[in-house]
Amino acid sequence: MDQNRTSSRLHILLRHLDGCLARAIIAHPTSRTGSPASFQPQQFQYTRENNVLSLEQRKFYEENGFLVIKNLVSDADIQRFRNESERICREDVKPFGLSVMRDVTIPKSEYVPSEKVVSKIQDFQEDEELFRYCTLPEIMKYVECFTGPNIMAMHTMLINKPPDSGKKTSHHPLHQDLHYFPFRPSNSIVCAWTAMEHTDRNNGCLVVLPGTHKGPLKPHDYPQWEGGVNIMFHGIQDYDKNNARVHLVMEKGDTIFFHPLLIHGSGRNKSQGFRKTISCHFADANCHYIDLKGTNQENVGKKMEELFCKIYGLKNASLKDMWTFRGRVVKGKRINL
Ligand SMILES: CCCCCCCCCC(=O)SCCNC(=O)CCNC(=O)[C@H](O)C(C)(C)COP(=O)(O)OP(=O)(O)OC[C@H]1O[C@@H](n2cnc3c(N)ncnc32)[C@H](O)[C@@H]1OP(=O)(O)O
Ligand SMILES: Nc1ncnc2c1ncn2[C@@H]1O[C@H](COP(=O)(O)OP(=O)(O)OP(=O)(O)O)[C@@H](O)[C@H]1O
Ligand SMILES: O=C(O)CCC(=O)C(=O)O
Ligand SMILES: [Fe+2]
Ligand SMILES: [Mg+2]
Repeated sequence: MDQNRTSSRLHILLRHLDGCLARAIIAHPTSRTGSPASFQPQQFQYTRENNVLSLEQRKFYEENGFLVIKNLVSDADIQRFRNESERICREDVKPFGLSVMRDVTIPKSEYVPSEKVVSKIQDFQEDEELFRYCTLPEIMKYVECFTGPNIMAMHTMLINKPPDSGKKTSHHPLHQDLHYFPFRPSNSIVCAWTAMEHTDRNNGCLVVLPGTHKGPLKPHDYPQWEGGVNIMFHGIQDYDKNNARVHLVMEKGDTIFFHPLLIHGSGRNKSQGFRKTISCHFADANCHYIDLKGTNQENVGKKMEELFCKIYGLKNASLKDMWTFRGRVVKGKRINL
């Protein structure tokens, strides 16, 4: 790992936590790039003009809130992510800031570092090998259609969805990722999620409710599941049961880009393998932090703040500190986030 960068990021974190840094962030309205409205008669609000998406692809995302690009990431790159994730699971390396989650059904007493007990690697922004994913030109090219040219990688995850133990805890309840994010506007945020192997209903593929990105951020809470629920796996209680549920069958390297309001989740992993996915949430660096007080995100914000303080042994870190620490610029310049 780059020692200079790590120490300078630690410095940034400490500066923030010290309260020395000015906390006022001015909310800039998102600037739309591209050609004048007369050139593009269609009204697009979820995508930007940059000659990457075809008209058909743009219309699809506007209408559905997601877009799948087949075979976008190479086998060679995926192999590298796989190798590095195995090193992390074995604790051969412990990248700064990274956390590892085990499934709620695995007691701590049975925890021995291995790929078999890790359900998720989170916040790999300081692991140069995994973070390469967020800087791949083929990923960034598409991301820019949603964020514009100043791009921040805000949240990174490598999901290692374990075979279900029989308690159904491998379900990921239906949710909107925006629930976890204290920044806006939502249309300037996008998730890239790449299948690291074939995924279908048998190993718990991604499930989406098309078009739900047009609705509001719904209240989330822990689902009432008998077998237990993983920490922070909040779900939406009152989604429209009539909304089509689409199971996305994907091959290794296929990548979905989706809107943070799109309702999605994943089913049980009924296979014997660990279903692997690498993902990142990107945002326009012009996005601004919002105050969660009085919103339906107030509780989750507090919980995340507490978790962050616990993990780093801090007393007064704010949610903004946490996201400032996580975020890393991948293109253009760092602005508000
Ligand atoms: C966050 C932004 C997300 C935005 C995008 C959408 C995300 C979608 C939903 C998510 O995945 S949210 C992210 C979930 N990740 C986290 O919340 C933070 C990363 N996780 C961690 O850092 C660790 O897994 C954690 C701090 C939760 C526990 O690590 P430890 O090494 O401290 O585990 P340990 O075995 O010592 O257990 C400490 C406590 O955590 C509990 N625990 C551990 N793993 C758990 C689990 N999987 N589910 C529920 N509880 C769990 C464990 O039972 C125990 O409870 P008690 O303190 O009451 O004894
Ligand atoms: N009855 C339900 N109530 C709420 N959410 C559900 C329900 N059934 C499934 N889901 C959610 O829908 C998504 C996809 O699950 P789905 O049931 O379609 O997958 P599955 O592969 O059929 O799994 P299983 O066979 O375990 O039901 C997940 O996010 C899951 O949590
Ligand atoms: O890959 C999955 O199972 C979905 C994970 C997900 O939606 C999330 O972590 O936010
Ligand atoms: Fe999600
Ligand atoms: Mg089902």
